[in-house]
Amino acid sequence: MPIAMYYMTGCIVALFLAMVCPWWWISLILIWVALSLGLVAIAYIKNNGMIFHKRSDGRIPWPVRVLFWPFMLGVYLYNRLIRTRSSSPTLQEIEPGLYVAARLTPIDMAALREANIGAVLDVTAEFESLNWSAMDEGIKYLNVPVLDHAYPDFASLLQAIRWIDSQRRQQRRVVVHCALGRGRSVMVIAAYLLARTPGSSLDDIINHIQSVRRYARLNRNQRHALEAAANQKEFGLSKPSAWLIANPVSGGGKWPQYRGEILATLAPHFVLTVRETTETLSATELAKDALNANPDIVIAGGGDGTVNEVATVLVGNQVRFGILPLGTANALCHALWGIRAKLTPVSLACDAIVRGEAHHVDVATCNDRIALLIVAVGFEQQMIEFANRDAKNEQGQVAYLKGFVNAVTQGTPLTLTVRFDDEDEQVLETSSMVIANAAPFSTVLAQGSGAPDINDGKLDVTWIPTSDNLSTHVLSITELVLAGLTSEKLGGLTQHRQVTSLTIHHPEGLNYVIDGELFQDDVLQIAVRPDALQILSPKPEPGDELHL
Ligand SMILES: Nc1ncnc2c1ncn2[C@@H]1O[C@H](COP(=O)(O)OP(=O)(O)OP(=O)(O)O)[C@@H](O)[C@H]1O
Repeated sequence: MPIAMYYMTGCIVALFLAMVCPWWWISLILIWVALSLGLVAIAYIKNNGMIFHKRSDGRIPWPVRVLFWPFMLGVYLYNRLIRTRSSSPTLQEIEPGLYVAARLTPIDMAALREANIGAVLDVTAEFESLNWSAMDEGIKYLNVPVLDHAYPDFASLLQAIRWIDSQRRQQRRVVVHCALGRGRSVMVIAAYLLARTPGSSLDDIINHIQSVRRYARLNRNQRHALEAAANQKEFGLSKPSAWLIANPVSGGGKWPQYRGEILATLAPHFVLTVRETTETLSATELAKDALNANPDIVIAGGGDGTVNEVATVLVGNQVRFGILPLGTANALCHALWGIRAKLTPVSLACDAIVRGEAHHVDVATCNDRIALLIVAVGFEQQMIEFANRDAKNEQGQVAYLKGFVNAVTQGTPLTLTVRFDDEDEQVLETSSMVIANAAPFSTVLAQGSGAPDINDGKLDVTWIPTSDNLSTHVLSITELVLAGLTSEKLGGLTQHRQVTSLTIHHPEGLNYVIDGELFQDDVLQIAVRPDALQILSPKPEPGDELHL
């Protein structure tokens, strides 16, 4: 109210001077000043920052600028004066990735670039913002208009802190600025920190902000408004949204078994949408629905087949991908997280999802499909054909083992026409060829040069030349087992190449497998897509690099 009174007093004085002034044109200017100050006084009485009609791009329409020019000139000069006297830098980091700043001008661009700022929250009502959308800096912008020395209403405050939170969750560095970076911006940052750590003390938060920015302080109204907001039931940051797509038959029914534990762990951290696949509703269809809902995270719960179906939709999108290994073998998690993924798969996966830290990984494409792990013909395909759903339900991982023995003893050799990268075509006689983007130690047939690296931008091709002699095949497999253990090739019975693409052709068509699912085609065109997927990873631990 005192501020409204100052402006109203200014308005009345200007009006009085206009009346007594002998020169009509000076009287006209004084009436303009009076009108401008009078309207600002009313805006302060109503605590209405919308008076300047600042648009979503931070611009103020020119008729409004003309009407309020006397007021705006005043605040501009005041702002310049204080800033030339002040020793505070424009931009200061309150905590990693969160900055407070005074009004931003083109001179500040270098500092913003150096700090790698990705989002600007402008809480001024009276200043035009830099035109971020026209600047091609990729900076996200939000204006929550608040009058100087005033405070945002509850809804605007929630909007501001939730916007900061969503920008931070998207790994953007955020700057919150007002005119001098002392009051309004400090209030919004304090509200954000308070909401992020419920139960924390406002005094501690303000002290912390002041330890970075000496002149930061809330006036009495701002403090009361913040305390009142913090006491409201709805005050808080919105939880990130997550879609969980679960396959109820994977791993012989692990989802029904673990559902309670998983939901109890994830529900406090996410707004969860849970969908289950059916015989006719695939994980791919559900992942498309998920993507339309624009969630922060999409989680696949199932075996490698389910994980692959969901990943197919997410590849190339910015959404982060969580994996709950609820299948029979769970080879991808084994490859990514090592032996830990075998010991405590569900709790490890939940930990990774709650942590929210994602790493980019390569994927392979095979014709129009995605492979996270392998594309394979020969032994691996024959093994998967043997280990069908019934066998896996009955015997678990033993079904794969039996299938493997079956393939090695009874498998039919293949004559393949293969082109590695841009080389000439060659004909290869082989009993097994595996093209691996990633594969754990247990995927023995992919270990031509040790475990393939999911981040190297390469595909590892391992093949076993045909032999009539079973013992030669057994020795070849032993060679691969040893290579998987030592990352060194110890014999010359198997072949290995690293490529970025290859084409495989078979005149009668090929039965092949992608990540544990069977397919058939005449030609396979396989290539690597580096860094195409963001997978949530658990906290690294010593020994992870062994990947056993
Ligand atoms: N509700 C369902 N009923 C029957 N089959 C389903 C259902 N939902 C998905 N499927 C099928 O499940 C297969 C994928 O299973 P997934 O690979 O996830 O589990 P798994 O085979 O037990 O595990 P792993 O690949 O680790 O051995 C797909 O072929 C898919 O069509």
